[in-house]
Amino acid sequence: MKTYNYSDLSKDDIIKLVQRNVDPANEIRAIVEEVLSTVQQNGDRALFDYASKFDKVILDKLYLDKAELEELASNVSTDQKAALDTAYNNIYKFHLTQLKTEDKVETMPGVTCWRELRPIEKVGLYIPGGTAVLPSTFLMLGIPARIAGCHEIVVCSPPQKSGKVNAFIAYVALLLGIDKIYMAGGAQAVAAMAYGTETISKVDKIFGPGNQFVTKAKTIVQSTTTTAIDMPAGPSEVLVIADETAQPEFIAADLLAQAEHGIDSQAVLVTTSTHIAEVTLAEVERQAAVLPRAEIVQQALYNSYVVITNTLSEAMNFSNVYAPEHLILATDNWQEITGEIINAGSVFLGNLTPESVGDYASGTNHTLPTSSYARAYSGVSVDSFVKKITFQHISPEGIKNIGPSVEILAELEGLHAHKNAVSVRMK
Ligand SMILES: NC(=O)c1ccc[n+]([C@@H]2O[C@H](COP(=O)([O-])OP(=O)(O)OC[C@H]3O[C@@H](n4cnc5c(N)ncnc54)[C@H](O)[C@@H]3O)[C@@H](O)[C@H]2O)c1
Ligand SMILES: N[C@H](CO)Cc1c[nH]c[nH+]1
Ligand SMILES: [Zn+2]
Repeated sequence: MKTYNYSDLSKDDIIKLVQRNVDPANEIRAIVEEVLSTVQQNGDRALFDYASKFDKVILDKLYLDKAELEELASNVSTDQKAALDTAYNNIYKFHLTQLKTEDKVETMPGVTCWRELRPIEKVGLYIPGGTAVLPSTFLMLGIPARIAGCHEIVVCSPPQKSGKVNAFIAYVALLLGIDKIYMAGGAQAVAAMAYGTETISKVDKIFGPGNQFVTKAKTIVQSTTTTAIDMPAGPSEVLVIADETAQPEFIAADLLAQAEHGIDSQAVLVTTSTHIAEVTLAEVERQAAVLPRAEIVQQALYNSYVVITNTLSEAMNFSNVYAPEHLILATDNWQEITGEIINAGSVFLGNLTPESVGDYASGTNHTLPTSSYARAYSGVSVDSFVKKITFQHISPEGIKNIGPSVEILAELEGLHAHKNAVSVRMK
């Protein structure tokens, strides 16, 4: 991990430093575009071929049904079930509060406006399964989809060497009342859910994180089909802001937790203390040496860095430009700076709040915008699975009150048919 002094960095240096996973030569785009068009043309056949090419699995069918999921789930131990149940309950509790009805508003006497929620009918959930299989992501997507009341939930996840999904994915499917899982991964799964194939239905919106292939595929289908996406939720990243009250052992553990997701993950430490920086770097090396996913971690650390600032406010300025997926405030003084947060996906406050709790079980959603998209996107929530439809009703009194203004507004835009639609009701 390289170290930079914030005061030596120009505005341009910072802009370059915060860029990640930008695919400058369009290499990922080229691969993904070919996968998308092949699936669009060849449907299921392409999914079988890509399972063999990318996942090294020869499939004899593309999905697992309820009986097969039940058989797989029977391998989950009691302790593992209890941990998944705890995560389920906390995520459910937190997300249920997001399902709110709004009040009707009378903007003028007789003019009433309001919004009502309707679930998106057909949703597609992508559950990553390349470098690690993530049943936690299945909970993070399936729970808000169920709370929202989506009618059809299509689930895709890469096939594992067994030619199936793993037992934990199967168990979560049963918790969520989902009785079919399609074994498709990467850009080909996104293509299947965006175009539809013989077996997989086209959906209205695709959700879920993934590697650069998955994320690029989502952004392409969003602009070329009628299927929407949740957000670009690509390779995991964390930015830790630390002062002298932080504990290097904890910071190092948090940096490594996101580094182990994949070679294109990034972990950034921004600290007001050179001492904390030095001790944390030594800790990162010490802890990394005993991690099993050593090659992945080393690659991710190579993309990672430390920034030394003079003040916590400077650190926060850097973080706001970076717009991290996860922001950890590793300081006892976190209350003093939370008000300065402008851009972040999910925030972890104080020295005793590991980011991993949000990944699994505190209740917040872990499907979050990466690569600076936290400047404009929020993480997945129940809101992501609903449309908010606006309604209005005009009474006889209301048309008298609002009519004249609308007639003038239509006239000043030169739209006489618009004016007339009001005038005929005011006679
Ligand atoms: N932002 C978030 O909310 C969030 C949450 C969880 C995980 N993540 C990220 O999701 C990612 C998961 O990535 P993953 O790789 O483990 O699983 P994945 O399921 O996203 O991708 C695996 C698939 O990628 C495809 N693939 C692999 N190499 C390819 C190649 N050379 N060409 C074309 N396709 C290829 C294969 O089809 C494979 O099935 C990680 O980067 C992790 O950090 C992000
Ligand atoms: N950190 C990931 C989001 O970037 C979520 C996750 C799932 N499992 C472990 N971590
Ligand atoms: Zn994680």
